[in-house]
Amino acid sequence: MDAPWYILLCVVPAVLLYNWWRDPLNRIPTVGPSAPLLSYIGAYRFFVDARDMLQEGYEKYKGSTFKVPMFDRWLVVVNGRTLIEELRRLDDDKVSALKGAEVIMKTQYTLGESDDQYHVGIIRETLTRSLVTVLPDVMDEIARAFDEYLPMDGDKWTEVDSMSVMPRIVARASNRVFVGLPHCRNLQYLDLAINFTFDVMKGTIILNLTPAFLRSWVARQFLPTTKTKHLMGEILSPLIEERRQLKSKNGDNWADKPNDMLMWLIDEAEGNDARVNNLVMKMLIVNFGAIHTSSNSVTHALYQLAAEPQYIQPLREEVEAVVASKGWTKTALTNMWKLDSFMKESQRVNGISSTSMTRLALKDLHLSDGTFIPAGSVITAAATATHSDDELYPNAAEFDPFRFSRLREAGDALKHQYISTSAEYIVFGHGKHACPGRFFAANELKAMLAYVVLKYDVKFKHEGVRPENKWFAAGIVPDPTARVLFRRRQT
Ligand code: HEM
Repeated sequence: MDAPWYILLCVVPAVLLYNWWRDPLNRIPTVGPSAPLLSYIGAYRFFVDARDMLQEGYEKYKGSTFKVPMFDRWLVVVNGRTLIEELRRLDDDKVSALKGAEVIMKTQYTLGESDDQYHVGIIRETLTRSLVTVLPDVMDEIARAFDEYLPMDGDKWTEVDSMSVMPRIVARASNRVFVGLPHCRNLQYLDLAINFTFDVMKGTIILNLTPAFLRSWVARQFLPTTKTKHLMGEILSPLIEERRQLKSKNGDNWADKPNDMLMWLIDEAEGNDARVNNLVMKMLIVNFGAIHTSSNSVTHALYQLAAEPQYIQPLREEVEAVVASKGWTKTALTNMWKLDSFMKESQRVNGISSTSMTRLALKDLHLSDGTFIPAGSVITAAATATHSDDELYPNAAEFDPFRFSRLREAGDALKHQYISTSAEYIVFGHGKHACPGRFFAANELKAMLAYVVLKYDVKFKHEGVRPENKWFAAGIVPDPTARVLFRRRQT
């Protein structure tokens, strides 16, 4: 071998080792190998076995900080009440939720996210404030969608592929308040809204394999999200134009003015955000945030119910009693404590992600456990491991559906609601950036589950066995191959 090759073979590892040794992240304990190149083995392990790695880190470094490798960076994981509260309290000039999503999911390309997150305020405030008025429509859509997508054959048990059906019901119910009738039943619109999440995921994988300098070009040429945006534009642009004309003719309020997300976005958007293309993108972004998060969550709960059908009766009794006195209203849903507890407990034991509160550090950070996190690092909180901790949840491994309603009856009525977040319950995140759609989601999903217990019996073919959840890196989904058996409720 020529001399330059020997030099290269010595210099490259030496530089890698020197940089690794100097990297401040090196001081944070690692789960898996941390040495240069070997960390790729750890990154592969994280992709296929995130559950064990995060659990190992949680147990070894309890109440402290550890890191796990991903293919392109380290993920710094905090755990324990004190550090999760510290992460929650960090101001937006120190850590960014938006930039965290950009780094992990390349959302600047896949979602075309702008810094103006005005839709977050609309979801948190306008949508939540409108729940009393919009929920009857959402419930009407849920009933129609169930009847349409789950046609029952007499009293026979029918196999249902919940992972395909639930997104359709959620998409219809949610879009009844996002865009209204008739679009919320338009099949092409629904397909685009549902599949957009898969487009984003495909785009994320493609862009994570693309060198940074080529990403913008690759995004324009190859990302499926570009085509979806175009097709969604063909459906929504005429509607946006029509509503704008009505608005300029009639002023800000006119009889029959739609009370939905699209109208709220049109009313609020300014400057660049008001361009039709950007409004279309915002509608896709809202659907992205809403559909699969909600449909996976309700499917988790449905699997729990089908595996343990003995819980159908107490839920039925509660739903029937409350609806008899309050009707199908928001107040009724608020009064269904057992149902609320069932959903919250299902999210605790299943969840849709094993991490939560992901942020990009914009400045160097010093945590109270002595950890130094350099600017540019991605920080997250261990969600599944926190939710599985026996010290926080006695018999944490057990699905105890009325765990939270008992706690509420014992005195803490607000703290243990499905929508309440805390350092011990981070299914919806925690703090300023906690999911703004959770008030809507909780009502919608409870209405769906209430409809199921009132109208159907459910079980699995292998009675009492809940199919194992599937993990994709940090993401958790209900088993897509499982089939729930439904039959019309036997009175
Ligand atoms: C059961 C269903 C849902 C779950 C489990 C869920 C979960 C989450 C989580 C974990 C976060 C990140 C919180 C953090 O970083 O601290 C989040 C953020 C967000 N969610 Fe949800 N979500 C759900 C439904 C919805 C719905 C229905 C909408 C829209 C109507 C929505 C819109 C958003 C938005 C816009 C954000 C970003 C908030 C921000 O950056 O300030 N989500 N959600």
